[in-house]
Amino acid sequence: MHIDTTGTYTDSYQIAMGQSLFRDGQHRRRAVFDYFFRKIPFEGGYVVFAGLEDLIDTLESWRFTADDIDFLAGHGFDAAYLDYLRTLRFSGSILAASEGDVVFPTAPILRVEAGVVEAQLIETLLLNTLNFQSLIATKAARIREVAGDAILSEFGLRRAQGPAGVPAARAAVIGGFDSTSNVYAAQRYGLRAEGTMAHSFIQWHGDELAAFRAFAQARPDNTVLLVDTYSTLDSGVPNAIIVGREMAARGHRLRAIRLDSGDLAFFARRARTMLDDAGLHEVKIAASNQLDEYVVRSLRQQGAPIDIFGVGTSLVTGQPDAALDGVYKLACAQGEPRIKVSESLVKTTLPGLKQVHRFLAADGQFHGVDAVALEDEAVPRALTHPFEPHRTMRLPALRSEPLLQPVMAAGRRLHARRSVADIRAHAAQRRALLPPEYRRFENPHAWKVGISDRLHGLRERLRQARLHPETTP
Ligand SMILES: Nc1ncnc2c1ncn2[C@@H]1O[C@H](COP(=O)(O)OP(=O)(O)OP(=O)(O)O)[C@@H](O)[C@H]1O
Ligand SMILES: O=P(O)(O)OC[C@H]1O[C@H](OP(=O)(O)OP(=O)(O)O)[C@H](O)[C@@H]1O
Ligand SMILES: O=C(O)c1cccnc1
Repeated sequence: MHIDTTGTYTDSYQIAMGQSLFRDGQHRRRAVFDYFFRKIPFEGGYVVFAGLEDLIDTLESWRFTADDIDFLAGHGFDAAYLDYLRTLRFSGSILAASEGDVVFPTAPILRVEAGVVEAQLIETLLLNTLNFQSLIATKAARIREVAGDAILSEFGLRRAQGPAGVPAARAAVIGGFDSTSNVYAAQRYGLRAEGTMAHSFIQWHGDELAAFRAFAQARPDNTVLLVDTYSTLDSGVPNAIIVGREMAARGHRLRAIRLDSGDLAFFARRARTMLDDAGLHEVKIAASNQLDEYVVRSLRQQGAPIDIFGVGTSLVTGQPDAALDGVYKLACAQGEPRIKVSESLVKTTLPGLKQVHRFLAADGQFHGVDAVALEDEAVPRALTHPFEPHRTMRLPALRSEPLLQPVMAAGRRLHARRSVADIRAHAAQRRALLPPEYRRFENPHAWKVGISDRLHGLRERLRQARLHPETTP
């Protein structure tokens, strides 16, 4: 979600580090940070990158308000530093993968180049925005993957982790959902708001048929009747058929019925037959109730005639993975490559200014390899595994595209804001370039991310210098 008062939307340590850098006069020195993640959630084969446009919007208006400054003054920060923060704006550059693209562990998805204090202060909000939306867009894409051409509606706000239900709705649409029940998110992001009716409405009327009639009268253009309050097959569907026929006689059409309990395949089949027998072939069947990608897949495999799936909790909470583990790591200080060393190469960072090259197979599909190289080198053909340097690979002559493209310079966006609908379409196009082995749920093919020889050499030099400072020239 685009966040209004943004300076304090950070962790305290960022402000504390900023004060130290400011006192030492280093605050305007240039830093480069990379954003990347280490593990694909849901045991899946890809992540859908989401949240970028929200991040850019937030950074364009990022500032410390007078209230923020007053608040920080009460926490013992220096007056001179606070004066600096008062006028500080994000003035850096950002290169990023396109929002909606499929992305993979280890390779940088986004790079920030800015004064070190700015770059540091925005870390938390950047991670908060991108990690969450990418997690939910990925979950949504998995559901879209198995839903065929069924309509998918996001129903999760009531069970989301508080306000996270709002960006979750945006991310769900990027991942392939068609609409959301969340009116606020729809208004804010230009999404399609849609919904049906709740059990309480039928309980309120007591009489199910009377409830259906009242609802259809009030909303004849988009009537969806919930049929499981009393008995799906004995009263819900028969009453919906009565109302569907009455609507047809008035020149309207009952849009759908919604099943929300029991064996959804069984009820859908029986309801379809009953509706068809009544001549209501156009009336769709919606289903909800603790759906996720596995239940949707199973229902489709069972041939359940369900046209609309409403998915809430599992989608907006990213079940069963609560978070994407994206991180933001310093790659350069004043033009000098920097490294964070660790016992294991897995947690050793990739130093320097880098580009990511994605290879395309002859048929135009993705080849399944991203190469991380230094920005000033040619597209590499020889790659080394980022953590197991004895594993190397030579690529045939393939077309490639640079993933990181400029999206902000001097703190301003470089392109017109893309609508969520555009990002959704782009995301679908990019997923369509993924061969099926990367899209399956069970043991998907592992996309290969390799590093160039020069990058490997640079990391080794910096690593050895840190591990054995006494022996390294
Ligand atoms: N045909 C089906 N195949 C696979 N999963 C299904 C099928 N029908 C329903 N489910 C899923 O099974 C889970 C549990 O359904 P269950 O029937 O126990 O719930 P329920 O009907 O809500 O129960 P209750 O009647 O107590 O409210 C839900 O996640 C639901 O989406
Ligand atoms: O199971 P989810 O994937 O989270 O989907 C959303 C659920 O929320 C609603 O139930 P709820 O009992 O809250 O209200 P209702 O009376 O409108 O059904 C809806 O009927 C779904 O069952
Ligand atoms: O419109 C619906 O049917 C709906 C909306 C939110 C949650 N559950 C259902």
